[in-house]
Amino acid sequence: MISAFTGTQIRAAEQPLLDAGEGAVLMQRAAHGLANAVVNELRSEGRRLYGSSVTVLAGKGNNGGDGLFAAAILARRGMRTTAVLTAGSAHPGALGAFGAAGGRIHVLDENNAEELAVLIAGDDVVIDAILGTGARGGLGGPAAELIVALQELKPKVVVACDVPSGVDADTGEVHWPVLTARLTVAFGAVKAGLMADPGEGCAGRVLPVPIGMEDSLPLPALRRLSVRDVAAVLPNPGRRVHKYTRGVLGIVAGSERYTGAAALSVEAASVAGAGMVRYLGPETVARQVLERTPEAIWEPGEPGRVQAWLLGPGLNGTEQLQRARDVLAAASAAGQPAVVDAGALELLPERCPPHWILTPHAGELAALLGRGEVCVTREDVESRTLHFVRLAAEHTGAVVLLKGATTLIASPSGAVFSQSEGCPWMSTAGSGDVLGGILGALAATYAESGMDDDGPFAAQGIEPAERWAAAAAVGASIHGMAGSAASAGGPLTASDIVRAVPGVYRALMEHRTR
Ligand SMILES: NC(=O)C1=CN([C@@H]2O[C@H](COP(=O)(O)OP(=O)(O)OC[C@H]3O[C@@H](n4cnc5c(N)ncnc54)[C@H](O)[C@@H]3O)[C@@H](O)[C@H]2O)[C@H](O)CC1
Ligand SMILES: [K+]
Repeated sequence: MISAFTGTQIRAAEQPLLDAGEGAVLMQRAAHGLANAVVNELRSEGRRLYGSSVTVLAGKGNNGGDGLFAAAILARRGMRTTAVLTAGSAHPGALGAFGAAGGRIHVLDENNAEELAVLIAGDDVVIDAILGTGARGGLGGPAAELIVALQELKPKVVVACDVPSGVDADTGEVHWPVLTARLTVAFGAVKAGLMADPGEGCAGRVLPVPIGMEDSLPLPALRRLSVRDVAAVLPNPGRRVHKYTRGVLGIVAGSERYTGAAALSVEAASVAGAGMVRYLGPETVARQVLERTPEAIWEPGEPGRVQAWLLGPGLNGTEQLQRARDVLAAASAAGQPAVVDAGALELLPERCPPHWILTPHAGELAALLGRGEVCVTREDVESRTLHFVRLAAEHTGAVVLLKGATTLIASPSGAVFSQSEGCPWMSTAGSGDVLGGILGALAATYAESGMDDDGPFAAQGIEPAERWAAAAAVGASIHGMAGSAASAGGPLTASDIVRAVPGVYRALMEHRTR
């Protein structure tokens, strides 16, 4: 599990060490971690250190200090080093060390941003050490001009010091312009803003470097399940199970207009481990569903017993909407888990049970919040994903899974998970229906066995109030892995994602026996 903390939490954890006069030691550890990361980045490209060039963009605070000390280390190891001081002044000790190591210094001013950008862009590495956790807002003036010009010139390798300057370490909000990094070296721990969009999109790979305050960190603001975690909690049928104890999922999806959504979600649920899938919908749709998944059962009337529900993909027309309404009321009364997507999001009661999983995209999340009279647009949600997903979980009382390049899952208890296994090719029609199917299958399986104190989530130390959010994170992770496997770098259809799901399960099961 990767734990991420807000910049504020990390600064608080550092404070006792700073009070004890350990600040300089922490900075040296940070600088060595950053310098080593630059060396490894160059070596991974088969580059020699000696004679390679690096420029550090250094702000006036400790972030700039880390960058300058790191550049001094690199200069002593034979790199050609330049520093651009973006705020006129810089951390005195670090600037002294950098000068003593033979680095060249330029001071950014009103007139030289473009000229400096051209000078720097050809370097082998650019270190962005302008703003760290002490930032308020983003870059302005000549520093912003420099970044805009540099971004256009596409520098070879950008390494961000702690956070890309302009990314809010607490929230992942981005104050443009930001220099997109290939690698972010995060001191002490990963910052929450590096695991939430749009911040994650600017950070590249994130490498945490311990600097000695890690034992003082509080509960994380955000967690990401690793492959190992997902493998450990994956449902694994024992010898004595049968289809009913494996978990039966009821699906209300599709309509005359959107038959594909029903077909995809039923098939995805079937291959993602549900013991049985019962489909509720019009006969014409059911025919197509069964053609694709003959294992599913069509329920024209009162459905047989189910353990969980998936409602919403492709829902349209009064008949299907009424069915979904009835099922939601019955699920609520029976205490059954439900995955609620797309068209069914509009049918939700004001407060939902904590084991319902809502799966909006940014536009649907904005609409959901609008019902609680929080007036926001899709763009607002996209620019503050962590904030709004938390707010939606708080307002609805349900687990809220916000779809995106990074999927955020907020529990009404306050816990947040972030998964990012997917790839951009997955933003294709039907991809969300497949996610719904996978989540539904997991909900049915975990409803039967999985949430108890002797279940797999408890064994991973996941608290009872966070387990349904963790289950949704498992689904997001499997969906992302299946999509990335199906894509292999190229385009794909939602059906390809479905076909890749069993392979992902097999690989995870293998992981478990290792
Ligand atoms: N605390 C430590 O000893 C350690 C910190 N580490 C690194 O330090 C930064 C945090 O450093 P801090 O000096 O608190 O803040 P910043 O370097 O982020 O710089 C803020 C600096 O710039 C000014 N400022 C704030 N916002 C803006 C803005 N939008 N535009 C221009 N200038 C701005 C502000 O007034 C400050 O003077 C942390 O990220 C680590 O990199 C190490 O980890 C070692 C231990
Ligand atoms: K930075």
